[in-house]
Amino acid sequence: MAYRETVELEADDILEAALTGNVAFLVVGDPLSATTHTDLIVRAREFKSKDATEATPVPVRIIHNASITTALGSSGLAGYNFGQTVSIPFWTDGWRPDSWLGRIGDNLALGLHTLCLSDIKVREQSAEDMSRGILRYQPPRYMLIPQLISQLIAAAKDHKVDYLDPDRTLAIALCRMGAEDSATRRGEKVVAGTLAELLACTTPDAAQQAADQAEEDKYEEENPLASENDMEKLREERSVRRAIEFWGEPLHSLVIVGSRLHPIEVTYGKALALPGSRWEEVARDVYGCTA
Ligand SMILES: C[S@@+](CC[C@H](N)C(=O)[O-])C[C@H]1O[C@@H](n2cnc3c(N)ncnc32)[C@H](O)[C@@H]1O
Repeated sequence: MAYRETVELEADDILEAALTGNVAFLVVGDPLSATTHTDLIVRAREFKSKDATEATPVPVRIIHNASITTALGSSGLAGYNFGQTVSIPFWTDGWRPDSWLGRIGDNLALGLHTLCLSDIKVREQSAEDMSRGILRYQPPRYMLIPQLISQLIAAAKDHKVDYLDPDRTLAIALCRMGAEDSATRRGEKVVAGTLAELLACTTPDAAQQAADQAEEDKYEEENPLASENDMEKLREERSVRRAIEFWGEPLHSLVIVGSRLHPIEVTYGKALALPGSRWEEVARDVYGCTA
């Protein structure tokens, strides 16, 4: 398995091996879509072997693959009408990057849809471990639909922008695209609705909130030394569990619908919409498009 460090720090070893044999660099999706690996290709072209005095370019063949950037067609929205893609990074207590918000605004101003990709954290170290020089990796984390939507809404509120109103913005969740149902894992799931409706799919109701509180009380009773960090971890594990129950395992993406909507797209989206969704009403009243 080539981890990010392998590609970033040990690319020369990959290229050295490719000088004398066939080396395949396998990626998720398409090698040149969303995460582009052009850097490796440039290095291959300019490669100078350890003992060589001159560059000995390594030939590269690119084999394109299905990608989230084409699977988004399952939303029913025309690929022509998408603007800039954005990646939504995990926020922490002290770091809430949101430069993507302006790019969503630019797309919406032109009536264009936005593909929002979600953050993936694999083999990440905690700041604490790094400062102590301990090489230990955190468990992998994948941003799921509820957190992605919550961050969109929070950033829009922080910056007081006039777009991404949860009740007036249509969106389509694209989860596990291309995956088939199996005995242990749900296959792809495509769901349309307003941001508020999609978020509500995993928001606990009053009975669930009471059960959550009871679970926390019991945990504290059984673990009297539990810190606020432990409680946060418990809550996060629970929301991840809930998100996976509804949306399925990662990977998840979200499309924010722009105003360049065609009546056929509204009809297509209606078939993907949650039961009782205001999809058609919002398409008509806010987006000005009737099926
Ligand atoms: C950094 S991008 C890499 C994209 C990849 N090169 C491709 O062409 O699909 C990774 C993000 O793409 C999205 N993604 C990739 N595959 C997906 C899938 N099968 N279903 C839903 N989203 C997917 C997720 O948002 C994921 O976090």
